[in-house]
Amino acid sequence: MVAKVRVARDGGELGATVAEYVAALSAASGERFVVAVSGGSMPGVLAALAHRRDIEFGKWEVFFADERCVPLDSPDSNYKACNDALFSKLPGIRVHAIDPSLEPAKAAETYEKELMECGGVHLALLGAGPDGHTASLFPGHALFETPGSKLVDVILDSPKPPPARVTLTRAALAAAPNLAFIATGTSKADLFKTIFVRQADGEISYADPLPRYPITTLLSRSGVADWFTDAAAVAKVPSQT
Ligand SMILES: O=C(O)[C@H](O)[C@@H](O)[C@H](O)[C@H](O)COP(=O)(O)O
Repeated sequence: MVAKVRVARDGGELGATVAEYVAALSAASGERFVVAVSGGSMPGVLAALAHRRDIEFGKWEVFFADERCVPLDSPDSNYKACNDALFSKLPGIRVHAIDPSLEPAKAAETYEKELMECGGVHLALLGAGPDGHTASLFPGHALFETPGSKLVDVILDSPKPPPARVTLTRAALAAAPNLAFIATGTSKADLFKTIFVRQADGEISYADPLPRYPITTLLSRSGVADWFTDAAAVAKVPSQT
């Protein structure tokens, strides 16, 4: 289990570093690049991609790692947040929104069919909640604790409101060749204190033993998780003893 942790000095550097990482993976992909993005603070970080005219957005198929079951024009919609911040500025990009007019379980079933038609996720860009959740996979919740083989599932009692959401599952995310967490700010410091250690050379790696959260269970297919964070979030990370 390897964490490759990059600590940005400010929001501008964070956006630029994430954009460089995504641009390289997009360039290395074939004729289709399937990306799963999250909501929360991520749309603001991904906005930096709008300046990357070198990226072939016409081959992108965008899915949401999780999406709230609300109208697409709702301020709670991850689709709206990401579309306002980035996708509306990128002609030709194909963004797969859930169909909020369907019952949540049916919306998840339909979304899974679309994801399977695109061949699964090439890059998962995930957030991290202070409780260690990611997408809508929460510690102690059945979707995380007793995962099945579905690629997309539904949660109706999300601890983080709104309660009804469609989410990619552990199976879908762990199948991705590339998986990155983008998580910054003081609200993550207490969590990061438990999952990371600072090596003698200053590098930050996973703690051993590693506490079990959704964010520490998910790795890319190659056993690596890329992390993009900032000084505030890693301020309490202890030095390796
Ligand atoms: O729909 C959602 O709520 C998000 O996808 C969620 O999983 C988010 O990524 C984390 O809660 C981190 O949110 P922040 O980055 O805003 O802390």
